[in-house]
Parts: sequence; structure tokens; C-alpha cells
Amino acid sequence: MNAAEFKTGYVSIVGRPNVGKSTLLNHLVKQKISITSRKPQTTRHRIHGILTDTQSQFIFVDTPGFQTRYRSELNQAMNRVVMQTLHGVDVIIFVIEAGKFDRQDEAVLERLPTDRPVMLVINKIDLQADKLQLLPFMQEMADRFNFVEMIPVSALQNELLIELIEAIRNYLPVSPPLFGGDDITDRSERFLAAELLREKIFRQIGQEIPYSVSVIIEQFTVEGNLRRIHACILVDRPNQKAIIIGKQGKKMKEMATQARKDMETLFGGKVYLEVWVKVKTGWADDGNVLKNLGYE
Ligand SMILES: Nc1nc2c(ncn2[C@@H]2O[C@H](COP(=O)(O)OP(=O)(O)OP(=O)(O)O)[C@@H](O)[C@H]2O)c(=O)[nH]1
Repeated sequence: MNAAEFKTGYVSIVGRPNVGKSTLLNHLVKQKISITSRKPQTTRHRIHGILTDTQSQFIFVDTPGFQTRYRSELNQAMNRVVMQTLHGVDVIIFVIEAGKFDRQDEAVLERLPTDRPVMLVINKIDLQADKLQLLPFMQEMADRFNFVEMIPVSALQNELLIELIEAIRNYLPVSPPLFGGDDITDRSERFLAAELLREKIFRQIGQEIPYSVSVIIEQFTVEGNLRRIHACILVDRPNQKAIIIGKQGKKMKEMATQARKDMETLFGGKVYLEVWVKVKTGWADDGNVLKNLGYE
């Protein structure tokens, strides 16, 4: 491979909540760096997942789902982040579910820029019993927007992901790599620690509490191969605090243990994790808290 032909570019994955954006990103970069759960709206921050092979470097930008229904300050900040992301990428991957195209999908599609390549990824084809039905659906989608490619995949079952990667490669500009070959993310360990803990909360008690739960890492220190992490779980109401803590602190202990194990695997060292729960009424509309969470 001639170094002058190496390609590097930014790829943004967009779509309404729950279409499988995080799963797709995880399977593309083959490392668990974004979080998935059955509840929508679990990805609040941009995450870069990086895939480097012998010919190219794909820098994936995961975006939070577009918020079209609720208009809190947090949602507007999230939409701003999405728009900033989209204007700085080389290829946009618009993800939908096989056979489904609803108002929320439409709202995302309407917001996509028209001055850069948009590829349609039709995910969850494993759920479509009759694959032939995909053809009229693809035709319908082609009539809606001028996609540069339409690729049916199953992110969960790794189906057709190689074809997707090859299609994306065609749209990356010639450039040397921007990140070292081993980097999987440019996000700090601090951020990843918060994401891992948040994932455990959603998985364990996603049904019992609304999405208004956030995790802040108050302290993160590295001593040799040991990381000391103090995390704070921010909830809206006292009853949510009780749910998270559980009987005799059992739920909380379970979640913290699982999160700590994941952190140890990801960081490759021992982790000492301390977790607190705090009630912060109306945090979703509080500008100061938004700043702490990384939205300005
Ligand atoms: N059957 C099937 N399920 C999938 C596939 N891809 C993702 N899922 C499931 O769909 C659900 C949502 O996936 P996520 O990756 O969290 O979706 P997301 O679009 O990132 O969601 P938000 O973070 O809310 O924007 C999870 O339960 C996944 O396991 C697929 O190819 N097939």
C-alpha cells in the first residue's frame, strides 16, 4: 500500500433513538466503547470510535438521538452538538430499522445537511423474516432522499458490516492517519468510566426510572496501575435515589461492581470505585449542571 493513497476521515452515525447506532459503532470498531441498552436516549455525548486497517482510518462519531419531542435546555444543547458534528464529517451514516420509517426518522432525515454524502444503513435485517420485502422499502427510501448508498445490515449479528466499511472507504479523503493505530477513542478514561456506570444503571433499573439520570465523575486519580474513581449519580427525585440504592444498598453494589469490572478490563488495571447518589431537582434545565456535563 502506497502511503500516498492512505485514507482518513470522519464518519457520523445518526438516527432516531433505539435504531442501533451504538451497537453498530461497537461492532465496527470491535471494542465496547459506546453504550447500548433497550431504553432509548442512552448516548448523551459524542464518542469517537476509531477503526484503523492497512488502507484507511475511520474515525466514527456517535451522536445522541435527535430530540424532536421534548424541548428542555438539555435537549436543545444535544441538538446543537449533533449539528456541529455533522458539519465536520466526511460521510454521514443515517441508520433506520428494516421496514420502519416513522415521524421521528423523518425528523432526523429533514435535518441532515445536503452538502455531504449521506449513506442509508437499514439495520436489524435479522428481524425481517421476508428479505424480499426490503426491496420495495429501499425503493421507497430512495425516493425520499438522494442517498449515495443504501446498505442493509444487522449490527447485532455482524451481517454485511464489511460491505458497509468498504462503501464508507470510498468516501474518505486521502490523508495520513490522525490517531495512533491502537487508539480506540479520544475520549478520556474519565468519560468512559461515567458511561460504563450509566450503562449499568439503565440496564438494571431502566424501567423504573426515567432518562433523567446522569453520572458525574468527581474524582479520578491514577496511582501506578490503580485508578481511584469517585462517581456521583445525579437523579431528579428522592424516590429515584431509593430505587438506585435498593434494599440495603444491594442494587447499587451490584451496579458498581459490574461497572468496576468493565473499567478494569477497559483500562487494563485495578480500579477502586466509590459511588454516591445525589438528588438534583430539575437538573435537565440547569445551565450550570449542563456545563459540568460537557454541554456549553
Ligand atoms: N435484532 C437486532 N437488534 C439490534 C440490532 N442492532 C441493535 N439492536 C438492538 O436495538 C436496541 C438499541 O440499540 P442501541 O445500539 O442502543 O441503539 P441507539 O440507536 O444507539 O440508541 P440511543 O443511544 O438511544 O440513540 C438494543 O437492544 C440492541 O441490542 C440488530 O441488528 N438486530
